[in-house]
Amino acid sequence: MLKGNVLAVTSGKGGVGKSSMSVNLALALQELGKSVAIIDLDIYGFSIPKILDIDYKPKTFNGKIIPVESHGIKVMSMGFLVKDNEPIVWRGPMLGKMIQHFTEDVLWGELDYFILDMPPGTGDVALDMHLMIPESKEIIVTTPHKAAAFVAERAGVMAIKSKHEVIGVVENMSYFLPDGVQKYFIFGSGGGEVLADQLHVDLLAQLPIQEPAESSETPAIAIGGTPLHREYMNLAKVIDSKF
Ligand SMILES: Nc1ncnc2c1ncn2[C@@H]1O[C@H](COP(=O)(O)OP(=O)(O)OP(=O)(O)O)[C@@H](O)[C@H]1O
Repeated sequence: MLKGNVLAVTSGKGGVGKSSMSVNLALALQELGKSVAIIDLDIYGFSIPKILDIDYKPKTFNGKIIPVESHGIKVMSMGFLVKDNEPIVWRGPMLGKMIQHFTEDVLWGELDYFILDMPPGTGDVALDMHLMIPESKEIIVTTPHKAAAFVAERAGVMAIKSKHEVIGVVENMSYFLPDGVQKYFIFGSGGGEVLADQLHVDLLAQLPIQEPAESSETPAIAIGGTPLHREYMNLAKVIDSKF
């Protein structure tokens, strides 16, 4: 269905940075010369259009959707289909149809990477994605607190049970690095390592906390030259080597 490598950014836990990671990873892969799309499968809680500051809708051609392009990344999101910020009030079967719509009715073309920004948890979308996109590989995102890893693990177990390869764990918001030297582990430590051990995969990266660049239209995007940007570039190289 999708012509390219598919990487799902998942977690059993919400708010750990899946959407920010999907965008920053897409940009980092692009910096490596790869062509990349993001499919925002967080149907109820879409945030990719906001992170990329996209405020226009996709056009159509012969009944198919032309993906929106921002920062050189092709994007499809539920956010393009709703009016203003209206909530999505749907039951499970509708969610599966939307995954099908986003994968089959969009003119993606052939790309190096499709990044799937998954909703938190192991609900309908995760279940449908595993059934409909069997070729997808996954990274599991957690924060450093061990309690977060405990919740995040469920997404990893779901992936393994449905025979999807878990490439590894990424620990986000691992430390604060105000002067570029001294690390402050303000959200605890060890969660990523514990989770990687439990899933028998590698801990691929530990990403620092970055203060949002409030002056920017896209404050969640890592600025070039910062420790967060460097970590994303390393992560992109590691992920690229796993496909
Ligand atoms: N490394 C980081 N440093 C600082 N803030 C971060 C970092 N990563 C993510 N955030 C912030 O944390 C918040 C949650 O991030 P994000 O929306 O990406 O998480 P999510 O896992 O996709 O959430 P949800 O489960 O609701 O889909 C956002 O405000 C984001 O800007």
